[in-house]
Amino acid sequence: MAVYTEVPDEDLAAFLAAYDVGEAVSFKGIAEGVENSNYLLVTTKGRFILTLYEKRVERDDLPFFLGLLEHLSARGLICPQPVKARDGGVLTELCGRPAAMVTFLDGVWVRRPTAEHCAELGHALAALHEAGRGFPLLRPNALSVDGWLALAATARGRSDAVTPGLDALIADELDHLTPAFAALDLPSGVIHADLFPNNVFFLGDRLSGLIDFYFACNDAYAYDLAICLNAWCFDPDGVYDPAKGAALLAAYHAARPLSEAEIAAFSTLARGAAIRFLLTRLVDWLDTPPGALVQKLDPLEYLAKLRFHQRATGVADYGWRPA
Ligand SMILES: Nc1ncnc2c1ncn2[C@@H]1O[C@H](COP(=O)(O)OP(=O)(O)O)[C@@H](O)[C@H]1O
Ligand SMILES: N[C@@H](CCOP(=O)(O)O)C(=O)O
Repeated sequence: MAVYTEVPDEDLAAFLAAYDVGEAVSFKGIAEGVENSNYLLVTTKGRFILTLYEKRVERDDLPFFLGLLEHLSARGLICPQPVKARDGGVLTELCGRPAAMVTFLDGVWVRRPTAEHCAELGHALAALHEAGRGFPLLRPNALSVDGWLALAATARGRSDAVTPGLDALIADELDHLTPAFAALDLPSGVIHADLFPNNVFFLGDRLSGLIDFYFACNDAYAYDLAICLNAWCFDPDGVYDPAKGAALLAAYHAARPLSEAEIAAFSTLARGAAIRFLLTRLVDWLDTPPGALVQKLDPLEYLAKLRFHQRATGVADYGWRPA
């Protein structure tokens, strides 16, 4: 459960007084997510998500995240919208943390995505990339190569306790990826950068909305697609499912055609996407205190994905042949 900061009743009342959202009817911590403290707030006027920003979210990045939600909503993407306080602001402070309220989206996330869900995702990801065009703020990806190197330094000397040889494997992979990523010159813009199944809502079989834009940044569009492939197209036992991968890639390509350079770089991007989540999970695994009220995610899931991509030679290995 990710509720790092408890909100006392009197703080909630003072917070709500600044908004025109009615009286609180219920207020409950949400037992999902790992990054921030999230509460479901039901008022006499509607349902909202109240988020207190914690560990990896920098206060200075919040105008990017919240402004992006407004930009995307205005262009027809279904995502939460920041709720304005009476003074017009969307960002405030609560219990010593930066905090904001966004609209509640209906839908549920799918625990076992099928190829059809992956196709829906491919369309939605391309739509997100198109809708992000023209967003005036910039946020470089803090979890690209320099961020990976910093995380690896934090874990160095400790990761072999998770599995023998992990320290050396990470060092070798970063030696490979650092020049490979520096050489990339791919179409870029606003990416979500964490579009895992828990951040994509469905109503029935239809995708109904996207949430959790708190890793969004400017980076290569195809890198975002590689993050999705890692998160959606491996079975729970860690085996890659080419039908899901092909459905995702084909649906994305139909909506935003991938260039030859993006296709050629795909396995490199997928390796980068794998080491990124391997490293954040590894550092969380090593540094989360015992008893913390948060579910620790398995770094070794991403080690297996990385090994799969290290063997790939082209998109055909992902089950897809562009027409
Ligand atoms: N706008 C929203 N509408 C409905 N539910 C939401 C919304 N935002 C978050 N949630 C719920 O809160 C959970 C955690 O949110 P998330 O943004 O993924 O947290 P974190 O960034 O801490 O990982 C989601 O899985 C979902 O159940
Ligand atoms: N998707 C990341 C963890 C971040 O989780 P979220 O709840 O913010 O989506 C991972 O799986 O490592």
